[in-house]
Amino acid sequence: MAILVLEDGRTFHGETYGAEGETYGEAVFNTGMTGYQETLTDPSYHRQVVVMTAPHIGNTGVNDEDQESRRIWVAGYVVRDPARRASNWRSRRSLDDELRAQGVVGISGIDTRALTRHLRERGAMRCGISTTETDPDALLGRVRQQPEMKGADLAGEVTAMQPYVVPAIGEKRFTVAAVDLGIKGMTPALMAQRGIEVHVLPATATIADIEAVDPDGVFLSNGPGDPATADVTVLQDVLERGIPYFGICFGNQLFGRALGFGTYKLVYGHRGINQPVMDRTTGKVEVTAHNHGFAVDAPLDAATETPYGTATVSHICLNDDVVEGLELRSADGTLKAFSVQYHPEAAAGPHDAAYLFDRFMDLMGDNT
Ligand SMILES: NC(=O)CC[C@H](N)C(=O)O
Repeated sequence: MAILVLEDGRTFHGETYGAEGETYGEAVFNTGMTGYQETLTDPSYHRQVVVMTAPHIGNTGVNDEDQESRRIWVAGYVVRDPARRASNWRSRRSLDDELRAQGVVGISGIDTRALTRHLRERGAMRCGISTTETDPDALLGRVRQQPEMKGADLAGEVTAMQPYVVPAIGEKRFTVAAVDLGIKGMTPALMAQRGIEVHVLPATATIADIEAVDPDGVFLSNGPGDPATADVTVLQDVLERGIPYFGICFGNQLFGRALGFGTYKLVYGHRGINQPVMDRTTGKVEVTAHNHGFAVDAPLDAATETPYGTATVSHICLNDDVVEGLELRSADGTLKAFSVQYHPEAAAGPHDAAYLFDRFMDLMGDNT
């Protein structure tokens, strides 16, 4: 037996799934039909309780290849109908066992459609899951004492403490300093495939740490928490020096803030693997993977002059016109820096946006 209580008091009764105990986090929903292992191990989900809208979860078990980081980060996991047995040639253990082994409290057997509709209407909100508490009011009291996602500074809790290098595959073309704010493993992997030697640096990296690797480009990763809490002076130093810059998700929000834009919290966010985005620089529409609860507040149809160049919104989400990408050009129109709010590393997700890694190569001076 387990209960899930939302901060507005709505309560769901279900079964224990994963570890026993009690957990709290921001309740958010993910609409991906596949890729639960990548979702669970995405550090951007730190402090979030993830509700899967796909009703049947765990079918392919857990393998040793698809994790995006060293552990599961979600604070809690909500599914409707867990697979009774895992079946896949790569599967090593069941998802239930993996959640239990990593101490992740979950709940199954609840109406995830009703829960998702509630979150769509009322917005992402704090929640608690408990396998030990039987009184929803008592749990509700504790839920309301938890910190909100707005104002949460979390990158320091997920970043690598020590720098490390992901070597280029084949001939080395470029060196990139990648600041780990909660980086997913597929990002350096896709860079390495293109001949980039990736120096992954802790979130606390200074401009001196970045310059010490003599990078051809700088990258800021995805990551958990409210972008309004992060310090953007290091990124502003990067832009001032004219070092080519590429950012993903949190790295897009920080790029926005470095350029002088604000960020705000979306009502329920974008989390899934089939979100339509238009690249306004080419007019092409791509189907993309998302995981963001905040967004950049920038004018959609006007260029903005910044101390570093002219900034424009390069990508928008076709569902709701949310800013999905930014670019910075010099007075002669040359691209200097860019970022996207979504996930070209596509783990999980479609590969439509992989061209952005090639765009980064071009930005660093690739002429092939
Ligand atoms: N995946 C991410 O980088 C998420 C960025 C930020 N934490 C948000 O929720 O919007």
